[in-house]
Amino acid sequence: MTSQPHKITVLVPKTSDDPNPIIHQATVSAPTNIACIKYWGKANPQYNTPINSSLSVSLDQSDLRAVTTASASSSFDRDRLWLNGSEVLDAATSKRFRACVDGVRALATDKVVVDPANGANRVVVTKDDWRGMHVHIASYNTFPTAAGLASSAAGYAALVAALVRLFGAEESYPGEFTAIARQGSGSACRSLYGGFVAWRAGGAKSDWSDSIAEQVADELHWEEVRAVILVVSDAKKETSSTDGMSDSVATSELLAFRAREIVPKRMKIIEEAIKAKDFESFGKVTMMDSNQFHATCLDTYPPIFYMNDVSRSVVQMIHKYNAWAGEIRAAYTFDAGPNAVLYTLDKHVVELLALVLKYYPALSDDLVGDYVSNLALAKEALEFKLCPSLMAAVEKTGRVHKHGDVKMVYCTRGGPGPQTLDPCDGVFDFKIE
Ligand SMILES: Nc1ncnc2c1ncn2[C@@H]1O[C@H](COP(=O)(O)OP(=O)(O)OP(=O)(O)O)[C@@H](O)[C@H]1O
Ligand SMILES: C[C@@](O)(CCOP(=O)(O)OP(=O)(O)O)CC(=O)O
Repeated sequence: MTSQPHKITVLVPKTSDDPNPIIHQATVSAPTNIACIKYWGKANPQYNTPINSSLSVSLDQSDLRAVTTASASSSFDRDRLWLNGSEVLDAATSKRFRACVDGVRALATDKVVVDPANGANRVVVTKDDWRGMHVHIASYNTFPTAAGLASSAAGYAALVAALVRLFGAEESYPGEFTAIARQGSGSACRSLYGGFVAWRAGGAKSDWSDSIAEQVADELHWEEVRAVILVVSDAKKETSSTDGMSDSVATSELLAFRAREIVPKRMKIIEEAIKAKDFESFGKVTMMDSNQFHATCLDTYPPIFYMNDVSRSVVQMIHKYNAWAGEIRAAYTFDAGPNAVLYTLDKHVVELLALVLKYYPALSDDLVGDYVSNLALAKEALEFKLCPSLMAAVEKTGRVHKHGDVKMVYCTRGGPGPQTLDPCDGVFDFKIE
């Protein structure tokens, strides 16, 4: 993880009071997560809490990650944020950014270093000193931002995790950091852990401190699970999740019914499926919940359309595939956009990718390396002989071998939560002058 495509150069002024300003820094990466049971609808927009619990898989960070450096210094004159190389000018006053910075800083501890002269511990910054410092934050995503690939989840999780490292913050109750991250973006609370993560809706406590994420199983528990992501569009979506869910809460009676009656049952089913490594049950409830989330979007007035014709053709293909196999081998899910995430098991991933490359091919087989994130797997898939009866079933839906509907394919898997990176992976290049 050494490439820094968005290195930010910042000039820090020397003053007569402070000729050698000290800049404290921490850099982390954080994963995206893709929900199997969807969060859609806020119970309390002020605290950014949900009307129902949700559950997701945190994805491996090799391809998809947010990398964030958080820095603090008494020589900074204001809080600043850079995203993907450009400064976000009004960021420091945004409610989401402030909730994360102020929330983590309130949990800061003293920074202690070992004095090389005598080996004794020395406090270099007291927890109160941190309050007098401004922060500079720089972050970039290794995948399209705001395109329905959970960039806000990875981004705010990386922000909170970097601030936790910077300030040496400590939780006063388990899950407190996730309660802070959810105020950045709801789904971000789930990216603070690896593997399978539930966000418990909470609401029994008046300050919503029980609306936190919790790891259901780590990334090693069910290592066989794979995620194949079909990027149908990497354009910024028309209706943001925040606006979309606000309209849904205001107008969809189906959404209220779903949150009250359906999701609690589905949370139980999926948690049991994960514990028992039961893909049949995991896959079915994942597909049904994606369908119901998009049904609530259609039930919103005016309706919201996130899936498109390509998304729907993927749904049909997956149902034909599972029917042909006589079992659930792949499960689709769609967030607030047309991109498909297909969960499967390692024993079926080549077959599934072969199916994807047959009906959503690269421009040419020679260019498959630019099209699929895992070249070795793509080559295996190109060699794989699909069963004629499976192809006949898919083609009955009207699907043909057609390039262009999918822009790129990520082949990935579950992975760990935020990782602390080496200082040389930092996103800043500070020049003191
Ligand atoms: N690395 C990051 N650091 C800080 N903030 C980020 C980062 N990446 C994205 N964001 C914030 O998240 C916003 C995008 O969130 P949005 O919910 O619109 O898209 P998304 O998360 O990609 O899609 P979805 O939530 O539907 O999967 C950006 O405009 C920015 O404010
Ligand atoms: C469809 C979803 O991806 C919605 C994600 O919504 P956000 O977490 O982006 O919303 P805000 O809390 O308003 O920032 C489903 C999910 O991830 O559970």
